[in-house]
Amino acid sequence: MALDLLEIKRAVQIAKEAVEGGVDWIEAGTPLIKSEGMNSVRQLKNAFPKNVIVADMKTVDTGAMEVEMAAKAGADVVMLLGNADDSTIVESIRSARKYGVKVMIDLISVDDPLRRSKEMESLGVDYINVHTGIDQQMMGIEPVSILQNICREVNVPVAVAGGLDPRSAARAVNAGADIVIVGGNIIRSDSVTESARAIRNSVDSPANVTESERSRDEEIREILMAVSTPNISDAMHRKGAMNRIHSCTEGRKMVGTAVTVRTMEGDWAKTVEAIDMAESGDVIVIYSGSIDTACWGGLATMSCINKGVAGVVVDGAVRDIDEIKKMSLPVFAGNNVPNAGDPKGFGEINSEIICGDQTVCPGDYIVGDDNGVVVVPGKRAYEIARRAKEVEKTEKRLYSEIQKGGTLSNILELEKWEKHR
Ligand SMILES: O=C(CO)[C@H](O)[C@H](O)COP(=O)(O)O
Repeated sequence: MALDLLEIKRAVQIAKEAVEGGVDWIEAGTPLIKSEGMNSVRQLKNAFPKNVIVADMKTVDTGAMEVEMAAKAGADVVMLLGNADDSTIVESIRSARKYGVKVMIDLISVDDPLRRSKEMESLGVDYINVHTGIDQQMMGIEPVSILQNICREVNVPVAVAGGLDPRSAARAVNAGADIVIVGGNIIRSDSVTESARAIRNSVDSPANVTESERSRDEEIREILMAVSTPNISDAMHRKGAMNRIHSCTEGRKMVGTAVTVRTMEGDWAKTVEAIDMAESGDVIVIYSGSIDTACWGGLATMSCINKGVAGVVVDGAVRDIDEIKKMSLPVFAGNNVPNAGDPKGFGEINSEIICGDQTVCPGDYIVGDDNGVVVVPGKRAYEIARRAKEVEKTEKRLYSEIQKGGTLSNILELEKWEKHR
């Protein structure tokens, strides 16, 4: 298990819970080492003298010195980057032999992982780690697909890391992995022990794990449905939230791809025509130009339900809110009023619009809940969904730590990390 955290106290606690769930190797992740130094490795070894401690140094130069530091702090395995020069790898191995530790090579961002694995084996490394980094995972890159060839071609034990969950961990073992390294799916879980156990079971009995095929769009929708709009906004560096738009149908979650409408004050023709252009799973996003005259109401809402539309967002006003609340469609708007305009026919459907001060293009993912509405650009939807999931996991873990009696600032050692102290 990889402890990619900033605080050593939390790392030790999480490691304890994970060991209970069956984890046997404990990795001081690079963020932990950067935040707490070699002391993090020392404290992990003190707390877990019987477990193998991996120091994920991600070394690219001065290998002998970094191996020595990690070894003297109590590491059993020291991780170097495969992109390091051969001279660094060779010196690191010499140092590792001197101090009685093993060297693992991380293939993250290596151009030709198979060729480099063979080179590493011939230089004498102890382990190879087929790894896709956390940022790469968010772009849809995963480690298991290249694993099988490497396991077939080299004789040193092969580890695998990169966003593994119980399913992909089982796939990795079936592909020949000897060591499975898991970070986020254990350490950010609200139940670390159970998550560790689920991984342990998959690793021990990979044949029992079933797979289901999903399209990228299905995967994006599933993740966006599971996370909150604040999670998504955090994942977008606090961007994406619509201003002034609120839920008119409290408790209803909405995820879908945008069909955009721009209309004019007092005109509801294009808003209603868009329903016929929309497909199942779309969200109709409307800029209406007025918060005093409704361009949307109960009849349009019912029509949407018949078409399988996922929801409606109106930068403007809606009416018939009492009827709308009785139906199942999530509706978000800036205002509720009794009066509507007429179907005049101005405006356009499926052009780029501004809604709630956010640019919305047809096909962007629109997510709404009781916090409001966020726009997720279509081209970055998978990455943002994955990052939002990571935000959600971190928050879940923090909720469980606060529940046990902590406070947010002492758990995160907030003062230490303030930008302007
Ligand atoms: O080395 C790392 C990041 O560079 C991580 O420790 C490794 O990727 C495992 O964590 P996760 O399962 O969250 O990907």
